[in-house]
Amino acid sequence: MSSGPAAPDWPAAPQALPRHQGPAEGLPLHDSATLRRWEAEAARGLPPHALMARAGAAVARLGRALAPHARQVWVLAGAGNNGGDGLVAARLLQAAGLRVRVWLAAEPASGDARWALAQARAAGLAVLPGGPPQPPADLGPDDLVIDALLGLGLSADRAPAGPVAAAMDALDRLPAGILAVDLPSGLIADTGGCAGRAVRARWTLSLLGLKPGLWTAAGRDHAGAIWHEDLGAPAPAEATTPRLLDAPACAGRWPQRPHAAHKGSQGDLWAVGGAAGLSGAIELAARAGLAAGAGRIHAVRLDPAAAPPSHPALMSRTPQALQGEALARATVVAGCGGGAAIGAWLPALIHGAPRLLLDADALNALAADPALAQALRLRRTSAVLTPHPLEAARLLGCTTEAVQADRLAAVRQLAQRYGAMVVLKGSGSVLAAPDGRCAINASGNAALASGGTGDVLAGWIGGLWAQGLDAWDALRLGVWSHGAAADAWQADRGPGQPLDALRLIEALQDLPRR
Ligand SMILES: NC(=O)C1=CN([C@@H]2O[C@H](COP(=O)(O)OP(=O)(O)OC[C@H]3O[C@@H](n4cnc5c(N)ncnc54)[C@H](O)[C@@H]3O)[C@@H](O)[C@H]2O)[C@@H](O)CC1
Ligand SMILES: Nc1ncnc2c1ncn2[C@@H]1O[C@H](COP(=O)(O)OP(=O)(O)O)[C@@H](O)[C@H]1O
Ligand SMILES: [K+]
Repeated sequence: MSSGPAAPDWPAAPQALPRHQGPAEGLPLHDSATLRRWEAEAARGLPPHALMARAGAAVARLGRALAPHARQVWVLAGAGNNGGDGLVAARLLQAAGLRVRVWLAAEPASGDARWALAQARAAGLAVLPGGPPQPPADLGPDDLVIDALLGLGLSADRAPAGPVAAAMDALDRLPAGILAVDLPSGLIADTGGCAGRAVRARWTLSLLGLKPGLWTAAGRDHAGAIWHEDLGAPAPAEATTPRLLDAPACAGRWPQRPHAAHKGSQGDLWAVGGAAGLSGAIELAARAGLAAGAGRIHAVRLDPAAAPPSHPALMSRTPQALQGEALARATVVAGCGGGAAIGAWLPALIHGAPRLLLDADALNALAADPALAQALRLRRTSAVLTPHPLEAARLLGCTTEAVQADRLAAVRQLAQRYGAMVVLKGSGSVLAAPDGRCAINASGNAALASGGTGDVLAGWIGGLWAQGLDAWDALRLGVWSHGAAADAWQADRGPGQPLDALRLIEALQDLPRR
């Protein structure tokens, strides 16, 4: 990375997340209240403006590394401290020899940002607040744009209007890559929602801590590649902080396969569903369980008229076979293509299956019957629920929009209400356990937005769980690797191609188990 002008507290190079060596359970994600506390505590121990100086220096340094051929930089700064960070970066980039233009939304509101503006002006930058946001006419694809309009101080309940909205319009149409300071402007740090609209950045440098909203809901579409700079300020200890579920957080978590393994030692997976016309779903779940490595896979058709599984390694069963000893040993994945018929079998499964995952129609049956929900809460062993947002809304008795508006809150509420481990699926799947553990999945992409990939997820998690993993580990590993397989598949082909469910199972089999 090239070096800029000497700065007294020039920070170490920001960290690109894919190379991180974070804690085994995953990097912590901090909500905005914690970040505000963190910032205030850090500022107390430092000279005035030091945090902003470090933040701006980190932005400048990363900007030069990401756009090494840039000849000019356009910085769009808001009136808050996010804008202050941008002004510091603008001054340093100019000192490093780049042609820098700054657009400032309004006269700065805070002491830190006023200091940054005074420094920028003293360095010769012409910065006048207001005026139309006009990009430099000759801004090219190699040049750099810095989005420092809004950060953590965004008021989420009002859509940006006036000059800030005009600046966001200008950012929509630029050839150059956009580096967002702290957050893409308009993105809500805690939820990944947008305050009406948000900037689409190519890169985001998250300051102090990482924010949950960068990874879920609209976050992935707006943040681009995420970088991190902790500004040298130690993080506060937060016991229940959500964790980022990524490759390092899953390393070494795969089920062991001793040399003397045999099919009886690798677990029995029962996939229960297959109502008439819906037998494909149960076959996908069963095939995914087989690919995960479960020893014996039983596909239970609830309707005898449903087509039997076509894969020769799957055992076709009636629901009556799943009782007594067989049930007591089973890992059960219930509900994929289950139709209304699954409801009648759920009391016995909730009571008798030591490891139980409920998906699709089993979730709909659960949402409709309070007695089932009560039975689930009374279970002594773990259960896993895998709703997509509409199923989650049914389980919570609210709208899909309400679920999506705060996915972390929704998944935590589900885990509490049903006494189960839950994954709320979709872009940036969120996971929660009844004891408060929580995670956001960093893997996966829109290639997964095709029918049947959720059935594959259910069977894949079940197949991992059947091999002796603890429920939370199976859920974490299952969700992350499901997304990672889609990422590996997409890496070979570029974005835009959907991944069908059978190919997804092949991609899961191809994924290295490290
Ligand atoms: N004070 C410091 O030393 C540090 C500040 N930091 C930076 O400071 C940022 C937070 O700064 P602030 O609290 O000043 O907040 P912001 O700069 O994110 O936003 C506040 C400004 O945006 C306006 N605004 C808020 N919601 C809006 C909306 N919906 N539409 C239009 N305008 C809106 C406000 O009126 C105000 O002018 C962080 O994101 C980070 O970039 C970090 O660099 C850490 C150090
Ligand atoms: N845009 C996306 N980004 C990441 N993952 C996605 C996206 N769209 C769908 N998925 C994943 O694909 C799977 C779809 O599951 P689901 O909606 O239950 O589909 P189905 O019922 O057809 O099997 C889930 O694991 C979900 O997280
Ligand atoms: K920003």
